[in-house]
Amino acid sequence: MSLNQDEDTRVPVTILTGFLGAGKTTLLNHVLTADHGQKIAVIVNEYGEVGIDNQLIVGADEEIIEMNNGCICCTVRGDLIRILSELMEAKQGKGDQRKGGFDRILIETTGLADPAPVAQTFFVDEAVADFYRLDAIVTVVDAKHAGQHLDEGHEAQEQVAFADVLLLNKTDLVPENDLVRLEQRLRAMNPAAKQYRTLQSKIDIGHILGIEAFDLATKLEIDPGFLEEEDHNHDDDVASLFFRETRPLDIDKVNKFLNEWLQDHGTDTFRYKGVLHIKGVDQRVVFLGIHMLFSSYADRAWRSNETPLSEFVIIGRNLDEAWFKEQFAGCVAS
Ligand SMILES: Nc1nc2c(ncn2[C@@H]2O[C@H](COP(=O)(O)OP(=O)(O)OP(=O)(O)O)[C@@H](O)[C@H]2O)c(=O)[nH]1
Repeated sequence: MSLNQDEDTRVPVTILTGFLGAGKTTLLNHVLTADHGQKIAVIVNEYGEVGIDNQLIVGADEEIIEMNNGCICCTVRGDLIRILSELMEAKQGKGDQRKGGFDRILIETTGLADPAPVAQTFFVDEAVADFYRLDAIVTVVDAKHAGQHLDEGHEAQEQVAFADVLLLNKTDLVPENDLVRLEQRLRAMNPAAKQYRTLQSKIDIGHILGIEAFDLATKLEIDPGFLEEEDHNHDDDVASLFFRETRPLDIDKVNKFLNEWLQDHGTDTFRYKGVLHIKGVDQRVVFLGIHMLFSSYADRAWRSNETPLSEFVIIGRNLDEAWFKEQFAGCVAS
Protein backbone atom coordinates (compact mmCIF):
# COMPACT_ATOMS: atom_id res chain seq x y z
CA MET A 1 0.00 0.00 0.00
CA SER A 2 1.35 3.43 -0.85
CA LEU A 3 1.83 5.79 2.06
CA ASN A 4 2.11 9.00 0.15
CA GLN A 5 -1.21 10.29 -1.29
CA ASP A 6 0.71 11.91 -4.18
CA GLU A 7 2.00 8.53 -5.24
CA ASP A 8 -1.21 6.71 -4.53
CA THR A 9 -2.16 5.00 -7.75
CA ARG A 10 -4.93 2.91 -6.24
CA VAL A 11 -8.35 3.08 -7.88
CA PRO A 12 -10.55 5.65 -6.12
CA VAL A 13 -13.92 4.55 -4.80
CA THR A 14 -16.88 6.73 -3.90
CA ILE A 15 -19.68 5.40 -1.70
CA LEU A 16 -22.97 7.04 -2.53
CA THR A 17 -25.46 6.74 0.29
CA GLY A 18 -28.59 8.45 1.61
CA PHE A 19 -31.93 7.39 2.95
CA LEU A 20 -34.61 5.77 0.77
CA GLY A 21 -35.71 8.12 -1.97
CA ALA A 22 -33.24 10.90 -1.14
CA GLY A 23 -31.97 11.20 -4.73
CA LYS A 24 -29.08 8.73 -5.08
CA THR A 25 -30.12 7.31 -8.46
CA THR A 26 -30.81 10.84 -9.70
CA LEU A 27 -27.25 11.77 -8.68
CA LEU A 28 -25.86 8.63 -10.28
CA ASN A 29 -27.58 9.45 -13.56
CA HIS A 30 -26.24 12.99 -13.33
CA VAL A 31 -22.69 11.67 -12.82
CA LEU A 32 -22.98 9.13 -15.64
CA THR A 33 -24.17 11.73 -18.14
CA ALA A 34 -21.83 14.57 -17.08
CA ASP A 35 -18.90 15.40 -19.29
CA HIS A 36 -15.97 14.42 -17.04
CA GLY A 37 -14.08 12.09 -19.36
CA GLN A 38 -13.82 9.37 -16.70
CA LYS A 39 -14.86 5.74 -17.03
CA ILE A 40 -16.81 4.78 -13.94
CA ALA A 41 -17.72 1.25 -12.92
CA VAL A 42 -20.94 1.38 -10.91
CA ILE A 43 -22.00 -1.13 -8.27
CA VAL A 44 -25.66 -0.77 -7.32
CA ASN A 45 -27.13 -2.47 -4.28
CA GLU A 46 -30.89 -2.39 -3.88
CA TYR A 47 -33.10 -3.44 -1.01
CA GLY A 48 -35.64 -6.01 -2.14
CA GLU A 49 -35.33 -9.04 -4.34
CA VAL A 50 -35.70 -7.26 -7.66
CA GLY A 51 -33.92 -4.11 -8.74
CA ILE A 52 -36.02 -1.27 -10.11
CA ASP A 53 -33.19 1.29 -10.01
CA ASN A 54 -31.09 -0.59 -12.53
CA GLN A 55 -33.99 -0.18 -14.95
CA LEU A 56 -33.92 3.57 -14.33
CA ILE A 57 -30.21 4.19 -14.67
CA VAL A 58 -29.48 6.00 -17.90
CA GLY A 59 -28.18 3.87 -20.76
CA ALA A 60 -24.54 4.77 -20.32
CA ASP A 61 -21.77 2.50 -21.56
CA GLU A 62 -20.40 2.26 -18.06
CA GLU A 63 -20.13 -1.09 -16.35
CA ILE A 64 -23.16 -1.42 -14.04
CA ILE A 65 -23.15 -4.30 -11.60
CA GLU A 66 -26.22 -5.13 -9.56
CA MET A 67 -26.23 -6.63 -6.10
CA ASN A 68 -29.78 -7.46 -5.08
CA ASN A 69 -29.40 -10.42 -2.77
CA GLY A 70 -29.53 -8.49 0.42
CA CYS A 71 -28.25 -5.38 2.10
CA ILE A 72 -24.71 -4.41 1.16
CA CYS A 73 -23.76 -3.68 4.73
CA CYS A 74 -24.74 -7.13 6.01
CA THR A 75 -25.20 -10.22 3.95
CA VAL A 76 -23.60 -9.16 0.70
CA ARG A 77 -20.23 -7.91 1.91
CA GLY A 78 -18.80 -11.13 0.50
CA ASP A 79 -20.44 -10.32 -2.84
CA LEU A 80 -18.97 -6.83 -2.75
CA ILE A 81 -15.47 -8.19 -2.17
CA ARG A 82 -15.97 -10.72 -4.98
CA ILE A 83 -17.14 -8.00 -7.42
CA LEU A 84 -14.27 -5.69 -6.44
CA SER A 85 -11.82 -8.57 -6.92
CA GLU A 86 -13.24 -9.40 -10.35
CA LEU A 87 -13.00 -5.77 -11.42
CA MET A 88 -9.45 -5.63 -10.08
CA GLU A 89 -8.46 -8.71 -12.08
CA ALA A 90 -10.09 -7.29 -15.21
CA LYS A 91 -8.11 -4.08 -14.78
CA GLN A 92 -4.92 -6.07 -14.26
CA GLY A 93 -5.53 -7.78 -17.60
CA LYS A 94 -6.77 -11.02 -16.07
CA GLY A 95 -10.34 -12.34 -16.17
CA ASP A 96 -12.96 -10.50 -18.21
CA GLN A 97 -10.86 -7.72 -19.72
CA ARG A 98 -13.87 -5.93 -21.22
CA LYS A 99 -14.74 -4.88 -17.67
CA GLY A 100 -11.31 -3.46 -16.94
CA GLY A 101 -11.48 -0.04 -18.60
CA PHE A 102 -12.65 1.92 -15.56
CA ASP A 103 -10.85 4.78 -13.80
CA ARG A 104 -12.92 4.80 -10.65
CA ILE A 105 -15.70 2.97 -8.85
CA LEU A 106 -18.97 4.30 -7.56
CA ILE A 107 -21.03 2.21 -5.14
CA GLU A 108 -24.68 3.14 -4.62
CA THR A 109 -25.90 1.55 -1.40
CA THR A 110 -29.51 0.88 -0.48
CA GLY A 111 -31.25 3.62 1.42
CA LEU A 112 -31.24 1.38 4.48
CA ALA A 113 -27.52 0.64 4.48
CA ASP A 114 -25.18 1.71 7.19
CA PRO A 115 -22.19 3.04 5.21
CA ALA A 116 -19.62 2.18 7.90
CA PRO A 117 -19.38 -1.57 7.18
CA VAL A 118 -19.19 -0.84 3.45
CA ALA A 119 -16.34 1.61 4.03
CA GLN A 120 -14.71 -0.89 6.37
CA THR A 121 -14.32 -3.31 3.43
CA PHE A 122 -11.68 -0.99 1.99
CA PHE A 123 -9.54 -1.26 5.12
CA VAL A 124 -9.99 -4.74 6.50
CA ASP A 125 -9.73 -6.79 3.30
CA GLU A 126 -6.06 -6.67 2.41
CA ALA A 127 -6.31 -7.33 -1.32
CA VAL A 128 -9.08 -4.74 -1.65
CA ALA A 129 -7.14 -2.20 0.43
CA ASP A 130 -4.04 -2.65 -1.71
CA PHE A 131 -5.87 -1.98 -4.94
CA TYR A 132 -8.61 0.51 -4.01
CA ARG A 133 -8.63 3.78 -2.13
CA LEU A 134 -11.79 5.10 -0.52
CA ASP A 135 -12.12 8.62 -1.90
CA ALA A 136 -15.26 9.79 -0.11
CA ILE A 137 -18.64 8.90 1.29
CA VAL A 138 -21.26 11.12 -0.31
CA THR A 139 -24.63 11.22 1.42
CA VAL A 140 -27.74 12.60 -0.24
CA VAL A 141 -30.26 14.02 2.24
CA ASP A 142 -33.93 14.47 1.39
CA ALA A 143 -34.65 17.97 2.70
CA LYS A 144 -38.36 17.24 2.92
CA HIS A 145 -38.23 13.97 4.87
CA ALA A 146 -34.84 14.11 6.63
CA GLY A 147 -36.34 15.34 9.91
CA GLN A 148 -38.53 12.26 10.26
CA HIS A 149 -35.82 9.87 9.03
CA LEU A 150 -33.24 11.26 11.44
CA ASP A 151 -35.70 11.18 14.37
CA GLU A 152 -36.68 7.58 13.73
CA GLY A 153 -33.87 5.74 12.11
CA HIS A 154 -30.44 4.69 13.13
CA GLU A 155 -29.43 4.14 9.45
CA ALA A 156 -30.20 7.73 8.41
CA GLN A 157 -28.13 8.99 11.37
CA GLU A 158 -25.18 6.77 10.45
CA GLN A 159 -25.35 7.96 6.84
CA VAL A 160 -25.04 11.56 8.00
CA ALA A 161 -22.43 10.86 10.66
CA PHE A 162 -20.13 9.03 8.24
CA ALA A 163 -20.47 11.42 5.30
CA ASP A 164 -17.56 13.37 3.86
CA VAL A 165 -19.96 15.31 1.66
CA LEU A 166 -23.63 15.99 2.44
CA LEU A 167 -25.91 16.96 -0.41
CA LEU A 168 -29.00 18.65 0.92
CA ASN A 169 -31.32 17.70 -1.92
CA LYS A 170 -34.92 18.58 -2.86
CA THR A 171 -34.42 22.16 -1.79
CA ASP A 172 -37.50 23.03 -3.87
CA LEU A 173 -39.79 21.21 -1.43
CA VAL A 174 -39.09 23.15 1.77
CA PRO A 175 -38.91 26.81 2.83
CA GLU A 176 -35.59 28.51 3.50
CA ASN A 177 -36.09 28.47 7.30
CA ASP A 178 -36.41 24.70 7.33
CA LEU A 179 -33.33 24.33 5.13
CA VAL A 180 -31.26 26.44 7.50
CA ARG A 181 -32.51 24.45 10.50
CA LEU A 182 -31.68 21.17 8.76
CA GLU A 183 -28.21 22.43 7.80
CA GLN A 184 -27.59 23.28 11.45
CA ARG A 185 -28.81 19.88 12.57
CA LEU A 186 -26.55 18.13 10.03
CA ARG A 187 -23.60 20.29 11.04
CA ALA A 188 -24.13 19.42 14.70
CA MET A 189 -24.15 15.72 13.77
CA ASN A 190 -21.15 15.93 11.46
CA PRO A 191 -19.18 19.19 11.60
CA ALA A 192 -16.41 17.89 9.30
CA ALA A 193 -18.60 17.13 6.28
CA LYS A 194 -18.88 19.62 3.43
CA GLN A 195 -22.49 20.59 2.80
CA TYR A 196 -24.02 21.61 -0.51
CA ARG A 197 -27.62 22.36 -1.38
CA THR A 198 -28.86 20.61 -4.51
CA LEU A 199 -31.88 20.45 -6.74
CA GLN A 200 -32.42 17.16 -8.57
CA SER A 201 -29.07 16.08 -7.05
CA LYS A 202 -27.24 18.42 -9.44
CA ILE A 203 -23.73 19.10 -8.19
CA ASP A 204 -20.42 20.01 -9.74
CA ILE A 205 -18.74 16.59 -10.18
CA GLY A 206 -15.51 18.08 -8.82
CA HIS A 207 -17.22 18.43 -5.43
CA ILE A 208 -17.91 14.71 -5.10
CA LEU A 209 -15.38 12.72 -7.16
CA GLY A 210 -11.61 12.70 -6.71
CA ILE A 211 -11.77 14.81 -3.56
CA GLU A 212 -9.63 12.59 -1.28
CA ALA A 213 -11.92 13.39 1.60
CA PHE A 214 -12.18 10.08 3.42
CA ASP A 215 -10.00 10.22 6.50
CA LEU A 216 -9.72 7.09 8.60
CA ALA A 217 -8.62 8.93 11.75
CA THR A 218 -11.78 11.09 11.72
CA LYS A 219 -13.99 8.06 11.23
CA LEU A 220 -12.30 6.28 14.13
CA GLU A 221 -13.12 9.29 16.29
CA ILE A 222 -16.79 8.94 15.36
CA ASP A 223 -16.77 5.17 15.76
CA PRO A 224 -13.75 3.71 17.58
CA GLY A 225 -14.94 0.22 16.60
CA PHE A 226 -14.97 1.12 12.91
CA LEU A 227 -12.35 -1.42 11.89
CA GLU A 228 -13.70 -4.22 14.04
CA GLU A 229 -15.98 -6.79 12.49
CA GLU A 230 -19.16 -6.58 14.51
CA ASP A 231 -22.83 -7.23 14.08
CA HIS A 232 -25.00 -4.24 13.55
CA ASN A 233 -28.75 -3.98 13.70
CA HIS A 234 -31.35 -2.76 11.31
CA ASP A 235 -34.86 -1.74 12.15
CA ASP A 236 -36.51 -5.18 12.12
CA ASP A 237 -39.97 -3.76 11.41
CA VAL A 238 -38.88 -2.50 8.02
CA ALA A 239 -39.53 -4.92 5.21
CA SER A 240 -39.98 -4.89 1.46
CA LEU A 241 -42.71 -6.42 -0.69
CA PHE A 242 -42.40 -7.16 -4.35
CA PHE A 243 -45.14 -7.68 -6.94
CA ARG A 244 -44.99 -8.76 -10.53
CA GLU A 245 -47.95 -8.84 -12.92
CA THR A 246 -47.94 -9.56 -16.64
CA ARG A 247 -51.55 -8.49 -17.29
CA PRO A 248 -51.82 -4.74 -18.06
CA LEU A 249 -52.83 -2.52 -15.14
CA ASP A 250 -55.27 0.36 -14.92
CA ILE A 251 -53.33 3.44 -13.76
CA ASP A 252 -56.43 4.98 -12.14
CA LYS A 253 -56.86 1.88 -10.01
CA VAL A 254 -53.18 1.97 -9.00
CA ASN A 255 -53.51 5.64 -8.02
CA LYS A 256 -56.70 5.00 -6.07
CA PHE A 257 -55.39 2.08 -4.03
CA LEU A 258 -52.12 3.83 -3.17
CA ASN A 259 -53.91 7.06 -2.28
CA GLU A 260 -56.19 5.21 0.11
CA TRP A 261 -53.27 3.30 1.65
CA LEU A 262 -51.11 6.40 2.08
CA GLN A 263 -53.84 8.41 3.81
CA ASP A 264 -53.42 6.16 6.84
CA HIS A 265 -49.95 4.67 6.35
CA GLY A 266 -47.92 7.34 4.54
CA THR A 267 -45.56 7.87 7.47
CA ASP A 268 -44.61 4.20 7.61
CA THR A 269 -44.34 3.75 3.85
CA PHE A 270 -40.79 4.84 3.10
CA ARG A 271 -40.42 4.07 -0.55
CA TYR A 272 -42.38 2.49 -3.39
CA LYS A 273 -41.39 2.34 -7.01
CA GLY A 274 -42.06 0.36 -10.07
CA VAL A 275 -42.00 0.05 -13.79
CA LEU A 276 -45.57 -0.59 -14.88
CA HIS A 277 -47.31 -2.07 -17.88
CA ILE A 278 -50.41 0.11 -18.25
CA LYS A 279 -53.31 -0.73 -20.54
CA GLY A 280 -53.33 1.39 -23.69
CA VAL A 281 -49.81 2.80 -23.11
CA ASP A 282 -46.98 1.65 -25.38
CA GLN A 283 -44.32 3.02 -23.03
CA ARG A 284 -43.09 1.81 -19.67
CA VAL A 285 -44.76 3.84 -16.95
CA VAL A 286 -42.36 4.63 -14.12
CA PHE A 287 -44.03 5.04 -10.74
CA LEU A 288 -42.03 6.58 -7.89
CA GLY A 289 -43.10 7.49 -4.38
CA ILE A 290 -41.75 8.50 -0.98
CA HIS A 291 -44.16 8.62 1.93
CA MET A 292 -47.16 10.69 0.70
CA LEU A 293 -45.46 12.06 -2.41
CA PHE A 294 -45.70 10.07 -5.58
CA SER A 295 -45.63 10.61 -9.30
CA SER A 296 -45.64 8.62 -12.49
CA TYR A 297 -44.42 9.32 -15.97
CA ALA A 298 -44.22 7.56 -19.32
CA ASP A 299 -40.66 6.46 -19.95
CA ARG A 300 -39.28 4.82 -23.11
CA ALA A 301 -41.34 2.45 -25.28
CA TRP A 302 -41.25 -1.26 -24.49
CA ARG A 303 -38.61 -2.87 -26.67
CA SER A 304 -39.51 -5.59 -29.14
CA ASN A 305 -37.42 -8.09 -27.17
CA GLU A 306 -39.12 -7.23 -23.84
CA THR A 307 -42.31 -8.72 -22.46
CA PRO A 308 -44.25 -5.82 -21.00
CA LEU A 309 -44.93 -6.45 -17.33
CA SER A 310 -45.31 -4.57 -14.09
CA GLU A 311 -42.77 -4.84 -11.28
CA PHE A 312 -43.39 -2.93 -8.09
CA VAL A 313 -41.50 -2.70 -4.79
CA ILE A 314 -42.77 -1.24 -1.52
CA ILE A 315 -40.50 -0.66 1.47
CA GLY A 316 -41.95 0.28 4.84
CA ARG A 317 -43.14 -0.74 8.26
CA ASN A 318 -46.08 -2.99 9.05
CA LEU A 319 -46.81 -3.97 5.46
CA ASP A 320 -49.52 -6.60 5.09
CA GLU A 321 -48.41 -8.72 2.15
CA ALA A 322 -51.71 -10.55 1.62
CA TRP A 323 -53.61 -7.28 1.56
CA PHE A 324 -51.18 -5.71 -0.91
CA LYS A 325 -51.32 -8.75 -3.18
CA GLU A 326 -55.08 -8.52 -3.30
CA GLN A 327 -54.99 -4.76 -4.00
CA PHE A 328 -52.37 -5.15 -6.67
CA ALA A 329 -54.36 -7.90 -8.39
CA GLY A 330 -57.36 -5.57 -8.21
CA CYS A 331 -55.48 -3.04 -10.35
CA VAL A 332 -55.48 -5.31 -13.40
CA ALA A 333 -57.30 -3.52 -16.22
CA SER A 334 -60.68 -4.96 -17.20
N1 LIG B 1 -38.91 17.68 -5.90
C1 LIG B 1 -37.75 17.07 -6.06
N2 LIG B 1 -37.72 15.75 -6.36
C2 LIG B 1 -36.52 15.16 -6.52
C3 LIG B 1 -35.31 15.88 -6.41
N3 LIG B 1 -34.27 15.02 -6.63
C4 LIG B 1 -34.83 13.81 -6.87
N4 LIG B 1 -36.18 13.88 -6.80
C5 LIG B 1 -37.17 12.82 -6.98
O1 LIG B 1 -37.15 12.00 -5.82
C6 LIG B 1 -37.45 10.67 -6.16
C7 LIG B 1 -36.38 9.74 -5.60
O2 LIG B 1 -35.17 9.95 -6.29
P1 LIG B 1 -34.13 8.77 -6.51
O3 LIG B 1 -32.96 9.36 -7.19
O4 LIG B 1 -34.79 7.59 -7.12
O5 LIG B 1 -33.81 8.42 -5.00
P2 LIG B 1 -32.92 7.23 -4.41
O6 LIG B 1 -32.21 7.78 -3.25
O7 LIG B 1 -32.11 6.59 -5.48
O8 LIG B 1 -34.05 6.22 -3.97
P3 LIG B 1 -33.85 4.69 -3.44
O9 LIG B 1 -32.88 4.02 -4.36
O10 LIG B 1 -35.21 4.12 -3.51
O11 LIG B 1 -33.38 4.79 -2.05
C8 LIG B 1 -37.57 10.62 -7.67
O12 LIG B 1 -38.94 10.70 -8.01
C9 LIG B 1 -36.82 11.86 -8.12
O13 LIG B 1 -37.29 12.37 -9.35
C10 LIG B 1 -35.37 17.29 -6.11
O14 LIG B 1 -34.36 18.00 -5.98
N5 LIG B 1 -36.62 17.81 -5.95
